[in-house]
Amino acid sequence: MSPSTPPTRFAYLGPEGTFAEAALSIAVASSEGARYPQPSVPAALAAVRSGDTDAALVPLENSVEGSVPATMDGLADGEPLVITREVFLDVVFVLAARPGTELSAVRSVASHPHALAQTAGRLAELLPDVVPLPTSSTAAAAEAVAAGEYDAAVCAPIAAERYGLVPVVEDLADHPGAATRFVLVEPAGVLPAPTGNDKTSLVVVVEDRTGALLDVLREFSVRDISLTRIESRPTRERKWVYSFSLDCEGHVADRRVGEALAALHRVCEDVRFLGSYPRADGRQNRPVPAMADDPAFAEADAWLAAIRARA
Ligand SMILES: O=C(O)C(=O)C[C@]1(C(=O)O)C=C[C@@H](O)C=C1
Repeated sequence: MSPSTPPTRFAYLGPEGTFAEAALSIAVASSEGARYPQPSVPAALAAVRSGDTDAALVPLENSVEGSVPATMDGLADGEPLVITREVFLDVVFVLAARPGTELSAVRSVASHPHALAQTAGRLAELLPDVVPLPTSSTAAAAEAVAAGEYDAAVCAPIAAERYGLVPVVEDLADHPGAATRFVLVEPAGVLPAPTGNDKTSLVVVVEDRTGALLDVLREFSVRDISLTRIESRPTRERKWVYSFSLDCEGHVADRRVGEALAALHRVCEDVRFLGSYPRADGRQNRPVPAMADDPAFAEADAWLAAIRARA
């Protein structure tokens, strides 16, 4: 593990006032680097790949709406990048409009598709005749409302304030208490040191055969590694061939995790390492049983070496 220079130039899903910007402020103090808002998740990832920025802060999944496809696919394909940090942010939505706008006068609503999905029920109740329109982010919608392109935006209270809008409806979420998980992404090769409470992320592609997924799961199970997320995505390059995107407990520097990855490399068509980083969801990794901890692996290595030395 080589110590790397901490990032100082950060891309994020912009413009100013997005949830991504709020998450970046949790991850990095504003005095610690320059921020570069990007028009989309692919643009934020491209900024890291081109070297224009050192890192990007992008949304990965939401506790109500699930994964963010642009991030999942952007990490699974292209020049390898790694997650070096995760950040959880509670998301609260308002319906924001230009000052003086009554709810009954709202004829158009815009926001990021994930935000529209999390408020679809309330919007249908409040504005049954309005078909919500997608924008690249919640703050982009607020900016467009300020410019007169739409009547209202679903956005964070801070975005409403930033663009001179006022909340027409507060607490708009269908399922209050939702949170979004954001990740800080850096070029492959950056590896945060193990903390004892880490997660590792991977994308694996398996052959289309009976038991292929079971073979993947077995490599974790036999080493007492708990998965915290698994989902499938189309590979897109090959029709009806899927990849599995997953997070597990532990760090690639842990023997059991390293051995599981090496085993997956043997049994899968492709394995992409997406980073090991400190766990930040407020939970503690399950205790590692004595037979799966690093000293147990070292003792087993010594035992095998002794047998081979005698042979
Ligand atoms: O548009 C924003 O403000 C974002 O940061 C993106 C995003 C998302 O992709 O899920 C983040 C949190 C909310 O769930 C809605 C939108």
